Amino acid sequence: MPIQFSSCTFGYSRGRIVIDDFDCLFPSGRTVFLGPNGAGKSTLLGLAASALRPQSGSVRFGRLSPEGKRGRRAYRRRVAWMPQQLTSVPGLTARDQVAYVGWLKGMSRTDAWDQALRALRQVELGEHADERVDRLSGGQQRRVGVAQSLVHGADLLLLDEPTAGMDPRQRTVFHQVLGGLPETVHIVLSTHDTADLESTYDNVVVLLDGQVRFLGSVRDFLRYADPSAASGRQADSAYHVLTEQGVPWAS
Ligand SMILES: Nc1ncnc2c1ncn2[C@@H]1O[C@H](COP(=O)(O)OP(=O)(O)OP(=O)(O)O)[C@@H](O)[C@H]1O
Repeated sequence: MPIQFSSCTFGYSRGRIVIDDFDCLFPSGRTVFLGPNGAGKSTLLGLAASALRPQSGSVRFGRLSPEGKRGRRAYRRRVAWMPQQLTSVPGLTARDQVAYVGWLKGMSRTDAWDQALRALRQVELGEHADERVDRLSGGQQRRVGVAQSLVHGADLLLLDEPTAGMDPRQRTVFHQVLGGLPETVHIVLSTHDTADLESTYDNVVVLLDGQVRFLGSVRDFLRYADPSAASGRQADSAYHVLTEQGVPWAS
């Protein structure tokens, strides 16, 4: 069930196009989405989530298209999106907020309430379930965001820098949560953190100036690393070679 962008064009304001005639088939499985600040990763994730609408072209997830009211509702039930900027509803507890997202995604109130606690426990926030989100730390709020994307059993998780601000233990927990999801759940996760690439992801997409600079398996990505790169630094090195040295990508 890959994501397909077809001739997508998008700009936040008239006259300034960020994504121009973009064609790309994001692979199935677990994909890490890399690229420098401003490359367009959040914009593409927002388009894939149907939170943004292309000015022309289309986005599909498998057979699903977010066109029309019914199409969008069905699409959003299958697709979870964790944006970079999380908004919390003032006064809501973590459990209220996660359950609310579940309900918006079509779950019954009871299901949403039960599954909210399960999702919060997955990210080790069970003990904070009844605390107000706006009183949690920044890293804990990111984990509430992760719980929101896990609550309704989506087939596709679009996660925009989910580990930003998490402490090392919580990053490990987060990777374990991803690792524990069924293989039928597809993930596209944008990050600037290239640690754990091999153990966590199947594929890498590198974006540069709104264009795909690399798309392929983690193993093929690591082939771009400088042979002299220290062990554990290969992913950093491959990223550097692809984004800064202009080495051509043989797709
Ligand atoms: N809400 C917005 N209004 C206007 N321009 C925006 C908005 N959001 C992003 N942009 C512009 O769109 C371009 C792509 O930004 P985007 O956030 O998609 O990049 P990114 O790759 O996710 O960057 P980062 O790694 O910093 O999160 C940038 O030039 C940015 O200034």
